[in-house]
Amino acid sequence: MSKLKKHPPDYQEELDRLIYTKDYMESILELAHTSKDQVQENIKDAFTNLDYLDSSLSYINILTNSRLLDMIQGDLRQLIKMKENPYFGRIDFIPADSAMPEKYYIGKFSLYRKDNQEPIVVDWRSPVANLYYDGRLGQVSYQAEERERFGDLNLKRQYVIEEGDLEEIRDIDVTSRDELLQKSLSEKSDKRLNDIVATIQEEQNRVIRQDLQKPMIVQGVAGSGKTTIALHRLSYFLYQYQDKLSPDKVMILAPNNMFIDYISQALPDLGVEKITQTTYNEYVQACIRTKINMIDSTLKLKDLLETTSENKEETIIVSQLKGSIKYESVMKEYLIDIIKNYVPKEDLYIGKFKFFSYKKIQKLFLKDYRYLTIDQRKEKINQLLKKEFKSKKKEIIDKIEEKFEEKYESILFKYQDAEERKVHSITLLDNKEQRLKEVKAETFKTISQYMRKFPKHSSIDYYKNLLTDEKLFKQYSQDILDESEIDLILKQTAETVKKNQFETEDLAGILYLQAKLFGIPEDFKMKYIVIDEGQDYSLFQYRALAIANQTRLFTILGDLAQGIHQYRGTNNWEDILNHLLPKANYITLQKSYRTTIEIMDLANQLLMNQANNLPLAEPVVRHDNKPQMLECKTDEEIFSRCTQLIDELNQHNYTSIAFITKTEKEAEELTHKFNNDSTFEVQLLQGKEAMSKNIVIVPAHLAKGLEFDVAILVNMNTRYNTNELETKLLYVAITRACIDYISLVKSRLPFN
Ligand SMILES: Nc1ncnc2c1ncn2[C@@H]1O[C@H](COP(=O)(O)OP(=O)(O)OP(=O)(O)O)[C@@H](O)[C@H]1O
Repeated sequence: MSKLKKHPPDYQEELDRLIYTKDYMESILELAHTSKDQVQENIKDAFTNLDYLDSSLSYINILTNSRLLDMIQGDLRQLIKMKENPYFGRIDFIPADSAMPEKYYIGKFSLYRKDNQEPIVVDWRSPVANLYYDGRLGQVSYQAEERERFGDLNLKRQYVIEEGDLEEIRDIDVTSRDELLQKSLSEKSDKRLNDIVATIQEEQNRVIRQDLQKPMIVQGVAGSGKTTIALHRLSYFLYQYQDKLSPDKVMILAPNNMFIDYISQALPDLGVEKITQTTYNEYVQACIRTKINMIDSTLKLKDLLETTSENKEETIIVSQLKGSIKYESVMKEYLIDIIKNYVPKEDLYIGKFKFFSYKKIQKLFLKDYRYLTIDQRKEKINQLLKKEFKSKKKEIIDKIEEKFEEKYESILFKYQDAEERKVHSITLLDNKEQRLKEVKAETFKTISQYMRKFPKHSSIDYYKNLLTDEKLFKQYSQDILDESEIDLILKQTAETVKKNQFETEDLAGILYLQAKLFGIPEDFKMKYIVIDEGQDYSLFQYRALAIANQTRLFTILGDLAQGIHQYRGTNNWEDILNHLLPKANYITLQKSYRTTIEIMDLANQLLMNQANNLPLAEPVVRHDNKPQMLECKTDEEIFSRCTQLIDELNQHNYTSIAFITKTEKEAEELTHKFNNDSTFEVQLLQGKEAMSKNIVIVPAHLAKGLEFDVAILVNMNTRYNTNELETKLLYVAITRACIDYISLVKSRLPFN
């Protein structure tokens, strides 16, 4: 890269361009403000003139103006965001079929001249902007409107514009190191997860723009930008499908609410609004429209980390089974029987007339309507019965008349005596009248009564029933699971489920039953789903999600090396590729952007100790302090080093410092100490709250996905063992640091 010092040849031209852009934006902003005032005025007028008797016109007026106001406000928000930094890059492209160079300034949002549609700034997500990220100088091409445009890229330029002033200009080519990236990485930011549109790297760009019609799995090392890429891909997706898909059909799943808060701060800047951001747990509850009493999902991890009980092995087996395709098969067998036994086993009579046989209704339910959920099948049958009843009513009456006619004739024939004949005839007539009255009076009540005999269980009821009824569970699982597996699942689940308590591992089964039996509400049916920390979800969780949403458009990002929830998650991507997304693009990211070479070298030692043979991370060249390992003798000494470190680090103006403990208990103890014995304000992170302080204390498993300028690992009464789970946990903890990593221990960590 050649940084153009102070006055590059076209410096004045660039300055003029910036002034022109800013002036134009200013004029558009003014216009937008005026239109906003005008539209607001229109709405006010419409409300004042609202005539309650004939209000349709006023309502239309209000509606139109409200939509206009929404649009103007959206434009205004974008313009305000752009004002300080209207663009960050430029490319000069000479199309092969013309000698006229096309100059494109690239920014976060596009800006067109209203009079002639000339692009002043093009959006980073537009097709031509791909050349900025992907194209090398020389011959290039890009895809626009189904057609490939060939040409020469003869300039790629970066700008640093701060508060509207042009600070730096750099021309780049592929061989040069990206200084803007270095600058952006070394900057301490109080806002984590910045948008990175100016410095997206080639491999990241490929993930962001990868075929949106296909699922994708990204395995990326810690700090490779997975979360950041997930958000940018969402932004790209919404831009590409802005006219075809509403953002509320797009969902991002994250591990907990603290993480959602963390990512949601970055979304508005990327133009991503109104998408669903939730956790798997909350999503399932929304789908079944019922609050589930969930057992804290971290308890199991805590158990695995803190206790030495022999049950560990069993706990892991049960969690893995519940996330497996075998468990789905058990649910499937169960489901087949639920559906088979759903229709009440009786014929439907209207009076004494057999209106519909069980067999006939069962056929409708199982065959004719099999493409519908059982709720929908039930409704269809209800409607059909009512319709049939209307048309059959006359037929039934005729039949009764006919029958009585026959009986009457036999009376005439049987009784010669006039008096006797009369008595019998009168009785018969009375009976007939009574019968007809009954039939006529028989309204839809009979059908309603019949419909009420269908079961009324919810998906939770069914799930609970299966796991608390030993005989039932065995019946459906005996050909799928081993006897010991069946016993283990029952042993570990029956008691809690009986008390209406469920674990994360149960959610896939509940969602599966809900989707297959009743379907999920339309508002929660997504078309496109992005899943971060994807290694934490089981195959069955993914499959249930796909069945419920009837989509395979998943973008899954994760890192198996950070799979601390591996007991209930995924430990290889092949399973998901083979059993759910065979057409998915599988991409690996090895470059790590978060942290320094010194810290990543340490983390790589832990990667080498892992069984999954993952390639080592390649840190983007950036040096800083060597990680420090400070051995202390007592808890008091550890605590006093903690406070000393804060004093020292504060002098470097670090914006975020995290004390990362191995367990929750230790995090609580440390917080207690800080609150009692120091004046520092610290925040204990527990997974639900937003991060609001610069100094946080967090157990390692909750720090996953987050990052801090400095990570200080504190081990007072704990140490990381060399087993798989704890190696992963330590890997997570170490890779949270952007700049400095310090470890305070009473005994050295295993790999030193
Ligand atoms: N191209 C880039 N330009 C600037 N910063 C980047 C770039 N790519 C990633 N980063 C920064 O690197 C850091 C790590 O990114 P991110 O948290 O998205 O990684 P991750 O793969 O999700 O990490 P982990 O799995 O460890 O949680 C973030 O601060 C992000 O802003």
